[in-house]
Amino acid sequence: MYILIINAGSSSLKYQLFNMPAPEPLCTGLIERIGTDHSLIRHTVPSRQGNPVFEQNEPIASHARGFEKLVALLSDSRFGVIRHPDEIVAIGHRVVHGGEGFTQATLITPEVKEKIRSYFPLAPLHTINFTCIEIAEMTFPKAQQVAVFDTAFHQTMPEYAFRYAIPEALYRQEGIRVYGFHGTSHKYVSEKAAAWLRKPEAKLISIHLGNGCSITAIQNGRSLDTSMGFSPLAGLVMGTRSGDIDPAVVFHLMANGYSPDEVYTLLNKQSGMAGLTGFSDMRDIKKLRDEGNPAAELASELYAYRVKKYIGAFAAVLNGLDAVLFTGGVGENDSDMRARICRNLDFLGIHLDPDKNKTSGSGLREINPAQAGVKILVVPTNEELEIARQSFALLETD
Ligand SMILES: Nc1ncnc2c1ncn2[C@@H]1O[C@H](COP(=O)(O)OP(=O)(O)O)[C@@H](O)[C@H]1O
Ligand SMILES: CC(=O)OP(=O)(O)O
Ligand SMILES: [Mg+2]
Repeated sequence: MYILIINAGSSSLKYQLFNMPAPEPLCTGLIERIGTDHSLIRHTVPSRQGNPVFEQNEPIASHARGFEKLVALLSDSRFGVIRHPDEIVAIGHRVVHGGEGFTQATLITPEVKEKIRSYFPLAPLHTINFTCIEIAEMTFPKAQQVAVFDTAFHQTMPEYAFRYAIPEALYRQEGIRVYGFHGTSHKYVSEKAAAWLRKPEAKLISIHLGNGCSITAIQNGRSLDTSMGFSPLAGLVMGTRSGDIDPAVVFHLMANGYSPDEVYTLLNKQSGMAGLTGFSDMRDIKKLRDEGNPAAELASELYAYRVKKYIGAFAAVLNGLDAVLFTGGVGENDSDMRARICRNLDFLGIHLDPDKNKTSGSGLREINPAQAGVKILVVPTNEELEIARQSFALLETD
């Protein structure tokens, strides 16, 4: 069964085509830095001899333009893997917000779309998922569409972790609570890690550092707490988002002339690493800090310090720790950032092996000294494969 997976992040569009249940993709693609003048498309065909790669730098203004590119590549004479869009039986979409309404992969109907739309105000950088669903409906009219939600994995959190200390009516009537995000990624990497450790009940801290960043405490395969909250704005410092901030800052800014929209844009799009350094992409910031730029150095310390505080908090939540997992573009690739985060955490049993940390690799790898009590694992995430598995399971039982 050909299933195309669309994973639209805030600044990227990732896709993979699977012939399920085979886990190896027929083709994979990444369009990154969307909305900038130096977007990059990379499309690979691992299923074909020679593993052909199409790579191009060109400005791609929007996710919609990116989608057109990927559709053309899927049936391209050199890099394509299908002859006609109708060969694709289903499209699995990453949908960032599923509220309390969605705890499982769900077949997309007009009612489901309406419900997804009602969550727009909660995850505004990610309304892009909905746009991708609508484009896919037009491009692949015969295919079934499935939504897999970032929030679903976190629906196991205990109420004392997901509620805020505000009047109960705001939870009951307005749905104001912690939802948590990146659940598909946290689920995928924590299952990989538990299998690696041969310990299904493992106590894990999963750290997803991409453009958006979040950290999750997991025990027995269940999310116990996570750093993102009501929206993907809370918690860690991110590419353009502030993460945790005293809400009084919002009132102060509004008392000084900012409109709600302006505060919203400030905290979601102009803050985080972008606010501190002028750059949201960690590769740019890494270059600056290697050149000794003080703003990039401070921002990197602030970023690592925030992660470290959550590691301490979640070690307490778990009352123990088997492994810390690094994933996402930064977590998988930035050894310097991993070292900053793990520095001076030895009282928790967290020791990094500097040589192993610097070695790059493509699969799961251990970067702690051999006898360490707590494993430190780099676990490449594969949200697309997780979405494909959940979509396939849903369609099989349908
Ligand atoms: N080799 C690398 N070194 C440091 N950071 C990297 C590297 N490769 C990717 N990144 C960073 O990863 C982030 C993107 O992560 P990703 O998980 O792909 O994001 P998202 O899915 O949220 O769009 C960017 O900040 C990018 O700079
Ligand atoms: C929820 C979220 O922040 O997603 P991303 O990291 O893909 O932007
Ligand atoms: Mg992502």
